[in-house]
Amino acid sequence: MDNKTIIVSNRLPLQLHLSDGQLKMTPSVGGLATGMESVHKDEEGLWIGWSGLVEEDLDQDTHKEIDQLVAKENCATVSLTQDDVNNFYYGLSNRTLWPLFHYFMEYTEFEIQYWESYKAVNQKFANVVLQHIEDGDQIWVHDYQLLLLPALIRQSKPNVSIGFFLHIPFPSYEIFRCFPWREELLHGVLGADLIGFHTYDYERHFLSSIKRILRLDVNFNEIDYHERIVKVDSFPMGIDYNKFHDAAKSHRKLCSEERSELQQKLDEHFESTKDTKLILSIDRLDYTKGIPNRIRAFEYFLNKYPEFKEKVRLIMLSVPSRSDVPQYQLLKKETDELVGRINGEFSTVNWTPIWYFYRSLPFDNLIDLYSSADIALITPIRDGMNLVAKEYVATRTRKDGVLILSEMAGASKEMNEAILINPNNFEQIADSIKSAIEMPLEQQISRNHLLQKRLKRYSVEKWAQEFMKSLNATKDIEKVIALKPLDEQESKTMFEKFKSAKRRLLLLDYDGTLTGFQDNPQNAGPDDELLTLLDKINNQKQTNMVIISGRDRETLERWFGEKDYAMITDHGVWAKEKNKSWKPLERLRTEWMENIRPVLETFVDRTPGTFIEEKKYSLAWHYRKADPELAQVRTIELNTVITSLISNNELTVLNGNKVIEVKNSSVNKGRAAGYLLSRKDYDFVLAIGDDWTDEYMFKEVPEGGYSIKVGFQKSKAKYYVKNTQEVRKLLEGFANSQ
Ligand SMILES: O=P(O)(O)OC[C@H]1O[C@H](O[C@H]2O[C@H](CO)[C@@H](O)[C@H](O)[C@H]2O)[C@H](O)[C@@H](O)[C@@H]1O
Ligand SMILES: O=c1ccn([C@@H]2O[C@H](COP(=O)(O)OP(=O)(O)O)[C@@H](O)[C@H]2O)c(=O)[nH]1
Ligand SMILES: [Mg+2]
Repeated sequence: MDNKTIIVSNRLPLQLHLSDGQLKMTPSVGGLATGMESVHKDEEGLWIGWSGLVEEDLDQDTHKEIDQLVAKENCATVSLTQDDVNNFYYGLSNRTLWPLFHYFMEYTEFEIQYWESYKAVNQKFANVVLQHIEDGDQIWVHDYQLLLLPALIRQSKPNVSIGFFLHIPFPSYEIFRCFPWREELLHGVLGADLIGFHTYDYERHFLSSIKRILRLDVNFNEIDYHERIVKVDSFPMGIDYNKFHDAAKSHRKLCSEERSELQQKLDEHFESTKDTKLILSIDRLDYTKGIPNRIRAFEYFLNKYPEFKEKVRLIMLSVPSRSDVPQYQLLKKETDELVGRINGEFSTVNWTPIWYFYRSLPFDNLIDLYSSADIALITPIRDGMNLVAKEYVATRTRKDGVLILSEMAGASKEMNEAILINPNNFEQIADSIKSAIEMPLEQQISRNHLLQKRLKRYSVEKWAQEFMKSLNATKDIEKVIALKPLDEQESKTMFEKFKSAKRRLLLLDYDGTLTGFQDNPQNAGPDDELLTLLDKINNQKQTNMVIISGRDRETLERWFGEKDYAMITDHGVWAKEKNKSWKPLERLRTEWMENIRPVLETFVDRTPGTFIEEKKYSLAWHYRKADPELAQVRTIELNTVITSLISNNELTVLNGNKVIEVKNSSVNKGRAAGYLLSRKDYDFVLAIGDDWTDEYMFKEVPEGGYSIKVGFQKSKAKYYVKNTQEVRKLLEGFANSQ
């Protein structure tokens, strides 16, 4: 069977209601559902989500009926209880994540029972998804209600492609870090192969949290995560342009009897007050949408430019949303009062300044409104994208009309030709309304021409295609890296070869390979389990086990002094064979250190969290604990400074794992490995390491030998293992193969 694509979101594109025991189906409101619906239509695949009903209200028969109804629309439901809806939907989703991600800290509630429910409901979604997928399928998970879902799917089905798209802003690190369970949330979403955002700003905030909270390595827009690479990118969501444009075209052709009741009312308005301009706003009644601001700014405009009284009218369509959340109830009250007060204050016999509708309207009525409005006034305080702005422009078939749009909406990034405003600046909004009313028609046309061209080209279909194309491309990353996993089969063969070999050489890097990293490198000494394994291997007559490290001789002597291990330290300066004493492999000068140390010290002073490690033959500047972005800037600076200073010396700069090391250029692990290989004719060679500096040694491994990278990154090695735990398993294998 062909691979399928499955869409998962909290809300299905259709909502079910029970009225007098009868099931009713209506389309969902909100950008995610309206936008994705046109993508789903052309797809063979399945859409999984919540029906809008709760289990307590359903008996077995209704359950069945629902399943049949939604199956006809290629949908499947996740069943939620009233408790789930209270704690997961109204709780963590809409009283925690929604306000937090929209920078409304004062509305954000951190409640443990919300979080527990969020985890449980994400698991419920995972259970339904898992019933429907097979290896090779693509799953596209949507939005902040399901941030844990990618990892939950990946756990049980590692061989599927998972994309995740966030429809709301991702806040800056300073806001996101306040979330009590921030690590779990990030690990959840990192279960995906591709993570998409509407704008580059959201993407960069996300990466900043990944770097600062999880301390993962990020290369441009790729995150090294366990054995995978997770790609992050921005995909600004579009609309079904033709649907809106064509509907508006047909709408214009309707004769007066064919027109809707609403349109007839609008026509009357135009008839009775001929030179009155119509300003339109449409949004869910949500505090992020800046509704009170908009009304107050409109009032400010009427006071500042009284000549426009009776010449302009604001039509506001506010769609009921999340009305169980107290903040939404308060907003409803505030909006009602504001509209009442302003209408009371300004209305005349012929004129009411604000027409306010609190309901949702069918598509045809939306087209009536969009087509009739001279100006769209869209003023969110924060908004992931805002599709209404795009829909308004798409319906302007004559290219007239002016869009006034908040720069806090994701859509503003692509809609430069609109009049962009700061929703908190009433002066600017008032002046923009005046400019919009007075804008010459040619200017309206030239602005809308450009806007429409872009909306038509980057439609919602194109957006979905681009996302899926990018998701498919992530499957190739493994090929680009070209490393093979050292899986069970490969390790079995390797252990057999090891067993039958007579002269074995094992080159073992220390940090990041035999042990994990510590904030202070001096705390990374060997544990008892490691020592027991190394002892066992070292006791094998046929095996030459060499710890080959960038560490200084003193440290390794302290840790392994009592053992008779072979060791190479300082990247190859000192060597000690089994049961023999230390001897230098290279004769080195150290006078250069006096000049380089003060330079490194100035970097320590300017980069909190960094420090210098002094080795006998090298100087290392460690930045593991520093702010990752500052450290990145400093590493570039330091590389430039040091490279210019050392041009006449035989020195080189090594960029290791969160460390920059200055050392003699004649020394590296490759030369040391080459020296060992030249001393004996080995019939089994293995080199294992995690770092950039280990690449030199991988290059020396002869054909038929094993070079193994710890971690999933570009490398010269032939194989990779995921982490230090897997290295331990290999060591066990060698220890037990006599
Ligand atoms: O499902 P609800 O709680 O009733 O809310 C409706 C939807 O609102 C949000 O929409 C967002 O998606 C739009 C399209 O990407 C975007 O233009 C807008 O800025 C967002 O606010 C929410 O993200 C959805 O999950 C909700 O279903
Ligand atoms: O009565 C209405 C009013 C609006 N919408 C649609 O709801 C979506 C709102 O999306 P937007 O991105 O502007 O905001 P969101 O509600 O997703 O935050 C748009 O596609 C509108 O056409 C609707 O279906 N019925
Ligand atoms: Mg290492």
